[in-house]
Amino acid sequence: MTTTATAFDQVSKAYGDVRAVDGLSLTLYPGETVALLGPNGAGKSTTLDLLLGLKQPDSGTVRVFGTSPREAIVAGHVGAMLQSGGLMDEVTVGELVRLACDLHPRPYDVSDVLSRAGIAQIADRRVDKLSGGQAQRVRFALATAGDSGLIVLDEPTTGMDVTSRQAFWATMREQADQGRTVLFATHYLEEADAIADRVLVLHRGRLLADGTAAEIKAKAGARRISFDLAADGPIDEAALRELPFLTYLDVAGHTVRIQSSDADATVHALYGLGLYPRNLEVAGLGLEQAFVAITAAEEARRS
Ligand SMILES: Nc1ncnc2c1ncn2[C@@H]1O[C@H](COP(=O)(O)OP(=O)(O)OP(=O)(O)O)[C@@H](O)[C@H]1O
Repeated sequence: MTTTATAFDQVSKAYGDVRAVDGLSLTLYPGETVALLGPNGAGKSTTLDLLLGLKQPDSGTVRVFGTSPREAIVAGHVGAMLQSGGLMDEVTVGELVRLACDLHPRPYDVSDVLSRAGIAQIADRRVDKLSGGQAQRVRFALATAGDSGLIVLDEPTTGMDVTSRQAFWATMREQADQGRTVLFATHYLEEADAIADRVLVLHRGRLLADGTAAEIKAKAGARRISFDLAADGPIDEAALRELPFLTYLDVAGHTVRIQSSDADATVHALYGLGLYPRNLEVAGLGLEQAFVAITAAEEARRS
């Protein structure tokens, strides 16, 4: 019995000149909830396609529970929800979910799958008559039709309303608590922050960061500083811009927002300017700002 859900070893995949995945090595373990982040074109979908055996690597190997992706899928070890996955047209939601259960080696009960995905009430509706969010829930049902050790989700909550999202993530959390690995690509960084216990940042096919959301935020290094200045006239932005370690400045009325790579030194210098900041707050970056800082730094390094 392998203790590895997925292992990428030096995997590369190019489309012509574009290196969509570039020497990626990565191991995922049972019970992890893993968010895959990256700007547009970073290689997220290609990574998931390689993991699902929908694309073959140019070099390197991908293993899923110790076997090839295809073998793992045939054995029912992988449930997947893809962005592009078209749904069969002339069937009802219930028929489609029943088919997915019939095809799975270790299926769940059809009515359980329908109710867990919140689509029991629309089981008789034709699949081509669904709203975007309903279709997304049907894809979710298909990905969880049976007992699979790895669940792969590409932008799963796109089009879902807030309630559906919350229900969706509660179900995914249950799956991970039962020892399954949940890997999801997303552009919603607040979801990654709230849900994932491991965050991967992909950039031009390479892994830029791999850790907990807290570790990724710490890696970005910067801090947010905000304060108010009681000034009679306009605030001297030029003087603020000279503060040491400043990476971002925004002045709105008498409120100043700064990002700094050394908050202590920046605040010290602020007092040195003879300014008296009020309501001073220093906080870490959110995951979204950390993500932007990390990917921007990499772009700058490469140019
Ligand atoms: N079939 C293809 N033919 C040519 N180039 C492709 C193909 N599929 C992807 N690419 C390119 O490979 C790179 C990675 O694409 P991929 O779809 O994996 O990124 P992504 O991170 O999922 O992007 P997004 O967030 O926009 O969905 C991009 O530059 C893309 O244009």
